Amino acid sequence: MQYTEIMVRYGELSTKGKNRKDFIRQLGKNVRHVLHDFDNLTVSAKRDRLHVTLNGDDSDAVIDRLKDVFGIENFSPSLKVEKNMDDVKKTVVDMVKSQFKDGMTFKIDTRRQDKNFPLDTHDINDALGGCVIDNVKGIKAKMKNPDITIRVEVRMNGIFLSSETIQGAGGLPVGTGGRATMMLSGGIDSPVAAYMGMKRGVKLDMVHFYSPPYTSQQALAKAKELTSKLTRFGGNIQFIQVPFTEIQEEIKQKVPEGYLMTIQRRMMLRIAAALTLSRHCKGVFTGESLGQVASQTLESMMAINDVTTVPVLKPLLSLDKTEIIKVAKKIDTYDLSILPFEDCCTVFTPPAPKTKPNLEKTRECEKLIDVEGLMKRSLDNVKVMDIKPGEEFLNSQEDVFAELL
Ligand SMILES: Nc1ncnc2c1ncn2[C@@H]1O[C@H](COP(=O)(O)OP(=O)(O)OP(=O)(O)O)[C@@H](O)[C@H]1O
Repeated sequence: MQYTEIMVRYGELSTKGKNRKDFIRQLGKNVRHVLHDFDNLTVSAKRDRLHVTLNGDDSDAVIDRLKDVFGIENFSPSLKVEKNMDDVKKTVVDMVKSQFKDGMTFKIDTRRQDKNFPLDTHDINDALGGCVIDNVKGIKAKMKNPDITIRVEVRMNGIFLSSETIQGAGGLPVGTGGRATMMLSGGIDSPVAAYMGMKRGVKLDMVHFYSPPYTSQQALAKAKELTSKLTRFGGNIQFIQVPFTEIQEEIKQKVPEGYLMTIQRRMMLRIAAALTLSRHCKGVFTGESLGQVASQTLESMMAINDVTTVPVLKPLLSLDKTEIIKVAKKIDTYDLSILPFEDCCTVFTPPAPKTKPNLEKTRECEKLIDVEGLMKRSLDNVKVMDIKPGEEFLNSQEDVFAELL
């Protein structure tokens, strides 16, 4: 069915008292971003509900997008009908028929905003209910838990009919929980961690380290494409690409092999923390999970986190890999994440990194490299771009396969 409007009900935000206005404004902005490529529709975020007026845009496609936006409890696609009971009756019967199967029950549930409409809610329920019984053979009315509920809203500008309530993504609108950076690799975990941070309303700026020529253009494009996938939960995302080649080469040349990985991670976190502060963000998210690999033991975390007092947030800390993969599949990042383009960490991973690095020894090893100079040169060359929903970065399939061969 081609609907005329989608009526969106707010999620958790309705409980947030004085912040309510900001929450609604932010959700309106996020929905506009997520639907930016629909030319005709308009979004209006009101106190109780948000309305997407389709003006002829494809309702199925819009419904698909709205399902992912954080801060939406549920929504109902509706049809606008002129304030004329004959038209309303005809449309209600069509709506019921499109869902009716033998033995089903129904109910008409009317609300009236326009108090001047000649019929009150009882009259409307009676008139429409009678009409459905006369025209849909075998259907019965039932007030408690009916199979089909037709909601009728008599507003000033028309009568709106809806029968479906579609579950939204829940969570909080992205941006209402402050802003942080996210260390995004091309792997499975960090996009899932980003999704979880965004679900709690945090706006994330993606920080991606790349090391040409050791890592390819396709690896960088993959990180951008993952970012694009994540925009559907709350709109545009800033992507910050940070050159890491010189840092890795110097570490490889000067640092004892057992500490290569720890020092690399310290440099990554230092740069991410510097970007966090310069961009007025309030924390760094990572995709680490406790005990998963050498860099993710408590000892390693202590040796790495030593470089900053900026909060380092790890939403996946206690998840098993199988649980992480399940979410990655659900949010459609898994297939992209497993494309085998080298990440800068894997390229320079020593065969036997220390799983329990000693903090003092780590600090000593780091004195062998020019921390300040390396950081400055890397930060001077970061590139920032704004990624929008639907943008694609991995070229044509042929290019991807050419690289895989
Ligand atoms: N190239 C990179 N750019 C930005 N962040 C990175 C990069 N590589 C690793 N990280 C960060 O460090 C975390 C741990 O990375 P690591 O490679 O040890 O583990 P992982 O479990 O494979 O993580 P992922 O699946 O996210 O790559 C990542 O989740 C990510 O937050």
